[in-house]
Amino acid sequence: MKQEIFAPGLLTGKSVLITGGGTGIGLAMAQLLGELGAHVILVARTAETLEEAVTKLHTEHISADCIPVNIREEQEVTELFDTVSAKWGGCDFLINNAGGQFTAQALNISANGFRSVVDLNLQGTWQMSSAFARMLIEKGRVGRIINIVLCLQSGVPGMVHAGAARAGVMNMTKTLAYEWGEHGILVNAIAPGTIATSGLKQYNTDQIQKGVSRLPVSRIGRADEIAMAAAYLLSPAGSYITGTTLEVDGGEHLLGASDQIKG
Ligand SMILES: CCCCC/C=C/C(=O)SCCNC(=O)CCNC(=O)[C@H](O)C(C)(C)COP(=O)(O)OP(=O)(O)OC[C@H]1O[C@@H](n2cnc3c(N)ncnc32)[C@H](O)[C@@H]1OP(=O)(O)O
Ligand SMILES: NC(=O)C1=CN([C@@H]2O[C@H](COP(=O)(O)OP(=O)(O)OC[C@H]3O[C@@H](n4cnc5c(N)ncnc54)[C@H](OP(=O)(O)O)[C@@H]3O)[C@@H](O)[C@H]2O)C=CC1
Repeated sequence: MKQEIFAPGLLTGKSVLITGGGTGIGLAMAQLLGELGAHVILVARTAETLEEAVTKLHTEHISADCIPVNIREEQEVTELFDTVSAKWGGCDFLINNAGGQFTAQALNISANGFRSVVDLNLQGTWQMSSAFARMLIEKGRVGRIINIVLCLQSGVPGMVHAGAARAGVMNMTKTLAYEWGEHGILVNAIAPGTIATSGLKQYNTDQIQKGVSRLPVSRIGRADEIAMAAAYLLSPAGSYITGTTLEVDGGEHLLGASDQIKG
């Protein structure tokens, strides 16, 4: 995508670490923020996918690097920020985008199944945020965090684990915004609706189409529409915004739980 909304060079001199940055929404954010001049550091588990993404970004003259990390592993997260500090002297922004779930009725989810989704979406986001903030504070730097969550509406049938985990992240967003404001760290979230990425492969296409046909903006969303929201929050225009969740969902948050996927 060639961006035409934001001023060229808007993020020159900034660096942004994006989890899940090698695919889908994460890669779209890397493309736009990189196009605006930021150095992007992509993080995910699969080294090959990350390397392909970096190669693609380089062909678009974007400054990009990658580090394979499982955000569920505390030691890997600690080592990630040691590397970021040693190699680049830190970074300005963190986007906690890595996440996901399987769909299942609540009664079919085991304790371990529930735990695995909470571990990825809530604990992983916490570990990344905590390590990022400690790095900034140690260096006397300011920064911003964006947490990518999920459109929660009144409940998320078929995704009780993900709904609970993301609600946790949304509340954590507020608390961290409050506690870390004095350190110059802004913390916000973006709640995407249904966005066309390869991540949707595991969902039933008919159910997706039925769901989006009910939206006030009755179409599936694009990854670059999430990227533009992130660019806004990370730009100087976002300097007085903290503790919020921005819904980028075609109005999905206005619908009720009964309109949702059932698992
Ligand atoms: C209308 C559509 C709206 C969609 C909106 C949202 C879209 C997106 O989020 S797009 C993102 C796409 N990516 C993903 O969702 C990621 C896919 N999921 C995963 O990566 C994994 O499932 C995981 C990270 C959530 C869990 O991984 P892992 O810890 O490796 O899991 P295990 O295979 O070891 O299983 C742990 C535990 O969970 C049980 N389990 C797994 N799948 C199911 C299932 N389909 N139903 C019920 N239970 C399941 C599994 O059996 C294990 O439990 P125990 O057997 O008790 O040990
Ligand atoms: N597409 C949609 O409609 C919606 C998506 N979202 C959320 O947006 C985010 C991006 O989703 P999307 O781009 O669509 O889907 P993707 O499946 O492309 O993105 C998920 C990314 O997370 C990475 N990831 C998963 N687990 C870990 C882990 N333990 N450590 C590090 N990285 C991990 C994956 O890479 P790897 O497997 O290599 O680790 C992958 O790059 C997710 O959090 C998703 O839940 C929210 C609402 C709607």
